[in-house]
Amino acid sequence: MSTPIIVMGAHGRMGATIAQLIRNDEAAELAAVCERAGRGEGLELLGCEVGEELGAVLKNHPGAVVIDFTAVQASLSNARVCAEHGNPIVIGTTGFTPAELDELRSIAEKNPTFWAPNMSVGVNVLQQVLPELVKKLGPDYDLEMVELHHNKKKDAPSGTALKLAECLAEARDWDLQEVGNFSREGIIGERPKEEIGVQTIRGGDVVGVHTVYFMGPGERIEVTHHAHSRDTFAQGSIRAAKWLAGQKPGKLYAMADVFA
Ligand SMILES: NC(=O)C1=CN([C@@H]2O[C@H](COP(=O)(O)OP(=O)(O)OC[C@H]3O[C@@H](n4cnc5c(N)ncnc54)[C@H](O)[C@@H]3O)[C@@H](O)[C@H]2O)C=CC1
Ligand SMILES: O=C(O)C1=N[C@H](C(=O)O)C[C@H](O)C1
Repeated sequence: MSTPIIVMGAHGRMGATIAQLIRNDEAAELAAVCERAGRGEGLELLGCEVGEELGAVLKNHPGAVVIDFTAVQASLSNARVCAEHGNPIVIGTTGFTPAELDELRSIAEKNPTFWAPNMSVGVNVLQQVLPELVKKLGPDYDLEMVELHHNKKKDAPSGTALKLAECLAEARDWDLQEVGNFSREGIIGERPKEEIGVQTIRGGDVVGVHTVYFMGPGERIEVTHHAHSRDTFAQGSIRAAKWLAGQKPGKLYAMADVFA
């Protein structure tokens, strides 16, 4: 059984990668791609429908799963359109505010909707094991993070860093919105115990590196995830799309649901 998939942002770094991997996947079909007006050049070579307006494309592909790695407002709009048409949607876009994520959760009650800020196996396993490390090391270990990405990334900190920092905070029964420190400058005083620092580095063509530091008395532990290729994210999104095709609405699904 082949899953028909529509890829949004097919000229983008992620959209182009996902479209190519679908074309080489016997269990998936590239039904259509969408891009903004003026960015469709060459997409006809993919051998599928090429559109600009998602609603018009969905009329031709009932039941197809949409994969969207675009931009915050585009993804929110595309999630609403998919809900109108009953097409499941897998969203990888990052940079949503808490209120915008709440809107996605509301849409997910009516239409199969999936969101993950990082679709690699490694990062999603880290989300499950980091809390155990936090608890075993105990409160004397300060928690910090650094993330590195390419110089074309538009949001900061990364969605992955925020998600991993949330895992750390929850393991300490903290609220990241209260303890997160995303920028340090000037005479900042001594570091509070109840703090998680998240620092951002941008440059070159780094696909994605996330390091968590557990900084204790006389020692530290560093846990780093290196993404070598966007294929790792793209394969995760296609796996999620195949899984989502058989799901009913009810919650904003995540990679943990796919791996369960
Ligand atoms: N969840 C994950 O595993 C990953 C998430 N991302 C996130 O995915 C997003 C995109 O990343 P990149 O591909 O590097 O960005 P990009 O800028 O290369 O690609 C985005 C594409 O979306 C298109 N687009 C924007 N609005 C659109 C609309 N309304 N309709 C159709 N197409 C539209 C743009 O024209 C562009 O081609 C970012 O938020 C990034 O953080 C990136 C890699 C992995
Ligand atoms: O923009 C990117 O490239 C990436 N963005 C995601 C994020 O914001 O965490 C995932 C990955 O790190 C690559």
